[in-house]
Amino acid sequence: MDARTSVPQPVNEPVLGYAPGSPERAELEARLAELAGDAPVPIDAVIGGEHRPGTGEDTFDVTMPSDHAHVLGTVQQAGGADARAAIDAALAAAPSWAALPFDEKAAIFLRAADLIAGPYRATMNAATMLGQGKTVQQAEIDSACELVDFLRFNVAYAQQIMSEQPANSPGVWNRMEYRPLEGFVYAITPFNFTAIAGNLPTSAALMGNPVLWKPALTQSFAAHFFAEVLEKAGLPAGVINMLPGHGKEISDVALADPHLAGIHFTGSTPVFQGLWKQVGTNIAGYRGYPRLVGETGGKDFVLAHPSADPEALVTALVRGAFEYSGQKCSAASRAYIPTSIWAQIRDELVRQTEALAVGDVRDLANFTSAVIDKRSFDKLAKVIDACHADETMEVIAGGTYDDSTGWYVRPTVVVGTDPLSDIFCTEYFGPILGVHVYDDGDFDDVIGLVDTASPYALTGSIFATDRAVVQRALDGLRFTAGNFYINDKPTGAVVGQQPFGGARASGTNDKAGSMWNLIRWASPRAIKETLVPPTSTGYPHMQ
Ligand SMILES: NC(=O)c1ccc[n+]([C@@H]2O[C@H](COP(=O)([O-])OP(=O)(O)OC[C@H]3O[C@@H](n4cnc5c(N)ncnc54)[C@H](O)[C@@H]3O)[C@@H](O)[C@H]2O)c1
Ligand SMILES: N[C@@H](CCC=O)C(=O)O
Repeated sequence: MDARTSVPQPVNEPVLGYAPGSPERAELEARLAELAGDAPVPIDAVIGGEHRPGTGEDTFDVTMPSDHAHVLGTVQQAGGADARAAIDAALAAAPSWAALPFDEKAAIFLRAADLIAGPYRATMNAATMLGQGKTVQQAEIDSACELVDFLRFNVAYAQQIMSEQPANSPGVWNRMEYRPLEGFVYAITPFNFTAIAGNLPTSAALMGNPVLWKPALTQSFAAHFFAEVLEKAGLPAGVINMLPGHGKEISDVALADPHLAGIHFTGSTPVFQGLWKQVGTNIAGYRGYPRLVGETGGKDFVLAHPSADPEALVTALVRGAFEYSGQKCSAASRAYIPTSIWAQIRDELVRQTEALAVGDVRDLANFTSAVIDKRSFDKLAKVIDACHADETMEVIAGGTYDDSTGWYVRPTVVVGTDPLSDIFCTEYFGPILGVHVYDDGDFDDVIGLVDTASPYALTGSIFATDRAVVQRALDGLRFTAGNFYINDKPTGAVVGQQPFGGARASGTNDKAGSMWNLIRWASPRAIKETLVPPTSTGYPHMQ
């Protein structure tokens, strides 16, 4: 794969405001009404360019989280036989895709970006809002801007990788060829970000690999439209094969195949660990060593120091914990606040949390909406019940839930005296913020507590105006977060600005939307050419 011409220098896609009366709001509202009013769309698998229902036994209705009786689309799930057909299609497409010059591949993904930034923006946002329960602001930063940014920045990063070439010596020309991996990449994507669902298959494909893409069923409404965008952009048949379906059945076939060259995963820690184990068990059967890239769970913290700005802290806690109902891997779910600051912010945190408007995503005045599905709702309801029953905890805001029309869980703040209780260690993936109040003098001990309380290391924030304190937190929490924020909420990383990912139980930290991620999908070949080869075997010392 080579890149001889220059590619457009990317800039971040501007976030539109959707203020009342704006043209983008009118277009979005019209599309929301159409998509919600249409009969449920059949969400097919796409295998070798052919759209067809999966051959698995089960069907899955994609419903609106905020109105769970409302069916948006129906998936006839893909299963093992579809995975087999998709692998065959991917391997058949591999040689011509690898041979296509980089510029031609890049043009396809740049066109996809422009389609989403332009004519498909309202569709991608409306589908993400309705299917995944995002408000317009949360959809806009995800299914429009971040997805566009991934597509555009990755092209520039790929070219940067390819321009990375070794040194030469007199009479010798050295080259590095960035080949694709041998085989196919299996991309498995989560429900919560349409951008991640788009990035995982396309980043591997950009580097020349054919892909099996298994979106989360609950994200498959927006995934269906993204597949349409890829086709319109000119992606050849078989390069990305979409399999909405049963993860385990598809994995059992994909992970048993000798051509598995990599897994590009984002989702929960236990699922990634299960995939890693399965690959380990099958390791002798593969042609090479599959690359395993996984971005997984988090228990993301906000640590406040007595020198913190109280007003900024409250805003960061409310936005960081409750935007998209805490269903971001980066969401603030544990906060450590000194007594002096707690006295100043407690009532305001409660007031702002109780005032949050939670409801149907079609009402653009809402701050957040329902959680993704019944499974999540049931889990969160149990957690809230347990908090009410636990005498080490006090629920000071929210603490209620209601599934009569949608999977609604009120943003909830729980103060806990035991810093090692589950609320400070376990990822719940919902709108529940645990607060631990500590004595002002214990700040340095609390740094240690933040570091060790949970197995994750994804995102976290320090709030302090004392620079020496900021430095102590940077040092003491060096390995506690792959994305570290100073006086900001721990969510909302932007492609090209804060490359995203964490270590420990949070993943392999290959930084989505960066050249560090793309390099995992290349297998470099070093080529040495001697321009005038020697013709005698002797060396000077032999004379
Ligand atoms: N670190 C990050 O960048 C990041 C980003 C987004 C989400 N997440 C994490 O994702 C989780 C929430 O997303 P989710 O609920 O979709 O996660 P999940 O692990 O339940 O599902 C992720 C994907 O894996 C699939 N899956 C499940 N079992 C499988 C199997 N055996 N084989 C193949 N695929 C299988 C699912 O169908 C889905 O497509 C949270 O833990 C969150 O922290 C992390
Ligand atoms: N990159 C996103 C989180 C992705 C995980 O859900 C953020 O920074 O908020």
